[in-house]
Amino acid sequence: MSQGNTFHKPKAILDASDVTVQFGGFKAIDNFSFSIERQEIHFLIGPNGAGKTTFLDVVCGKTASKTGKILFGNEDLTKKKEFQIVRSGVGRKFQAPSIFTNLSVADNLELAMEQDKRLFPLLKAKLTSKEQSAIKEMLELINLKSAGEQEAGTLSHGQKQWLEIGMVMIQQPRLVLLDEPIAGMTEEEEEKTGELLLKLKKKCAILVVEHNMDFVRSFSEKVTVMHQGQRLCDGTMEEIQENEQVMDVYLGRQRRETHA
Ligand SMILES: Nc1ncnc2c1ncn2[C@@H]1O[C@H](COP(=O)(O)OP(=O)(O)OP(=O)(O)O)[C@@H](O)[C@H]1O
Repeated sequence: MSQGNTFHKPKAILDASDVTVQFGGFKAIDNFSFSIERQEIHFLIGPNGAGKTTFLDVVCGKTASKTGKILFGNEDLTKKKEFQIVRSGVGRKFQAPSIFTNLSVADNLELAMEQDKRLFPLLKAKLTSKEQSAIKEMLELINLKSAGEQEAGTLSHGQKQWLEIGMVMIQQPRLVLLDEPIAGMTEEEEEKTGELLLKLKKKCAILVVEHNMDFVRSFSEKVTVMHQGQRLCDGTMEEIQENEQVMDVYLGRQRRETHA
């Protein structure tokens, strides 16, 4: 299906073109173009230092780009500040934990729902029934239905990651950025996370930076390979693992024999 460089551009929810990010004299991202559609899971893979996390940073406004545009609907995200980008509908789950370990799982979701976190203690008793059912639905979505009242600090590593995803999702983003979502998880948690991503896909677009190729392969979703800040190629995992350059810079030649 893929001809290599564009995926149904007309329906793209995010369309980044010619993005360059420079740190001193070093180009971490070099004229990179990328697009993602609504209700699509799109994996961004590539060797260490390829620029994947930097690209997520530039989409969410954490890092400034030197050139290029990142269109999200009609808005150019390169012109916006981090909080404006969140308000526009881009959610990001960082690798570093951001949950409040001494609060319950449900309270963490509630806190994430509030725009102004300083008001949390005042608002706590005043949840509308709509808000209450949003929290209930989210607990169910992230496999934590029976853990709502549990202290978040007592959750397993995988459950904490799902809670973090829930905290991003409860803000109803149109695009979610995930950096290595299954890092440190057990096999069972990995599998459940895969199922969770497929459920999230019905609600928004998901851009996932991932190193675990077996996990990426378990989806039949689009993959973009980055190398030295540039796009090397894109396609399905089946397609890109046959690409000579991808084998050379990332997957290695063994892959072809193992998965042919
Ligand atoms: N703030 C910074 N200042 C200087 N160089 C940086 C900065 N952030 C990233 N880099 C460099 O930019 C390059 C791209 O880094 P990035 O973290 O985006 O790569 P990555 O593809 O996410 O790698 P990994 O898979 O190892 O996480 C690397 O060479 C990195 O050292």
